[in-house]
Amino acid sequence: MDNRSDIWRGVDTIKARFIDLSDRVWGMPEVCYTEARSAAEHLAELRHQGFRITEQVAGIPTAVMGEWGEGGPVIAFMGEYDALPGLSQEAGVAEHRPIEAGGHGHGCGHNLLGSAALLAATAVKDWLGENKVPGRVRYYGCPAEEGGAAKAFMVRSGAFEDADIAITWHPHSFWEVAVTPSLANTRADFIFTGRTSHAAASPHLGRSALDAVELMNVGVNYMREHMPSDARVHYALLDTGGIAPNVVQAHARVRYSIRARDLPGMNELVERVSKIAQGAALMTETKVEMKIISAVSNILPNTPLEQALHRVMEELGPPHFDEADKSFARQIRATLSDKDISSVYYAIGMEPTDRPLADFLVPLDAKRNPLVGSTDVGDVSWVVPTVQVHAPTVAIGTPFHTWQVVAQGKSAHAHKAMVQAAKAMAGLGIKALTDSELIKAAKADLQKRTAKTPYVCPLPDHVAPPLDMSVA
Ligand SMILES: Nc1ccc(C(=O)N[C@@H](CCC(=O)O)C(=O)O)cc1
Repeated sequence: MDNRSDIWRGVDTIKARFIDLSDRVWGMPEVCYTEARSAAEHLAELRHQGFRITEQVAGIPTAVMGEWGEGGPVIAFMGEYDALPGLSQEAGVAEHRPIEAGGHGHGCGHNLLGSAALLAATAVKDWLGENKVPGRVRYYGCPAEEGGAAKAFMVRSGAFEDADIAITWHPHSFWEVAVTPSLANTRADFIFTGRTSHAAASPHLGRSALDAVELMNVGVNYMREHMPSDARVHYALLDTGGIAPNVVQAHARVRYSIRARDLPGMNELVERVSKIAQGAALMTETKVEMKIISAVSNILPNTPLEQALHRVMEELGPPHFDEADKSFARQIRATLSDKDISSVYYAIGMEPTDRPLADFLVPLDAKRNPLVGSTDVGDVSWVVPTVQVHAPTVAIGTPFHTWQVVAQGKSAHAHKAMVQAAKAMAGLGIKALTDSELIKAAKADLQKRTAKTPYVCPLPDHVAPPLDMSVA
């Protein structure tokens, strides 16, 4: 029964629809919580495939869930479909060529991510139907990964409560099990209010909110020296109070992202940044309000799932890239710097090579030197044993959140990598459905890791999904 070549054949049989879905979503890039068309595409495919549908998961208009099967364990596949602002770019060219000035683009490959997760879920559904095995497969269509923390809100609403394991993947330079823990991350707006006045005739009557933002940023930049070296703090100015230097700016807003290795470390930094904001308000005689936008936890690894997934990926092998794939990847590579390339190899503990695309499996125990971001997969990993595939959708060294990712988003090599990711995920799904020991071991691992530090949702109770966060 545990014959993975059946499930892999199943993926091949149906893959064309999902490659089309990925390409369509690539062509309608929608940012955090505005993914109405992309979510509708995923919903339509779930309906077409006969899944039982839940819409508006956690009250989020662009979050969907489909389930199929009866009894048995619940295997959850998670997909994403949000894009990034400012990354509009033509596909299939190795030069920066925006389609629409200021337009959005799939710079993190979530068009591929969502479609391949849905492909894996559908192949497992077909396999369950053919083999008459008890078990349920779910596809969670998750919006707003790029800062919206949708999965953290979905976890808080109980959407993952009865899932036994969760499987997902991410586009990447390499073919590997994702074993790098991510950083906990809070996004908070600091909104300063002062008093306007004529900047020349009555400057003494004005109190500048923009001054407060500048002083806050200076204060935070002084804090950097005295924070853990793996913590991260960055900011974006959302409102500088206007363009007229002769009008004292009465309002200004800065959005902070505050990251650390774990939630206690992050909460400590959030508190320190908040104190600095209050200090800036005190210095400038302005008022400050702090508003948490969203927050995610760090990823909790799961050793049994990582080992099982590694074995599946070994058996499956990397995607087979042909000369045409390599040739386009080489053109993209020519737009990268040597540092772009050496730093991704450094992250997996390898010396750089000339390969344009990854055709090898990174060892599970590679001596990694990772530099990491954050993801809302983190919150799922604290409540359900979770594992992720990395599949080589881009030329080795391609930095994420760049036009180069968008340009490769509909390429033949990206399609091959997304299908291979789906095969790895579906293969692990079948393994879990046929080997009850795996789920047991995965749950024991999660229990052990959370015994002393149980999951605490990083979102304050009063914070609702920031559905309007993309409207600056
Ligand atoms: N395999 C990846 C997972 C996440 C990301 C990423 O860029 N995530 C955003 C999201 C941040 C968040 O969810 O808090 C970031 O780190 O800024 C990139 C690759």
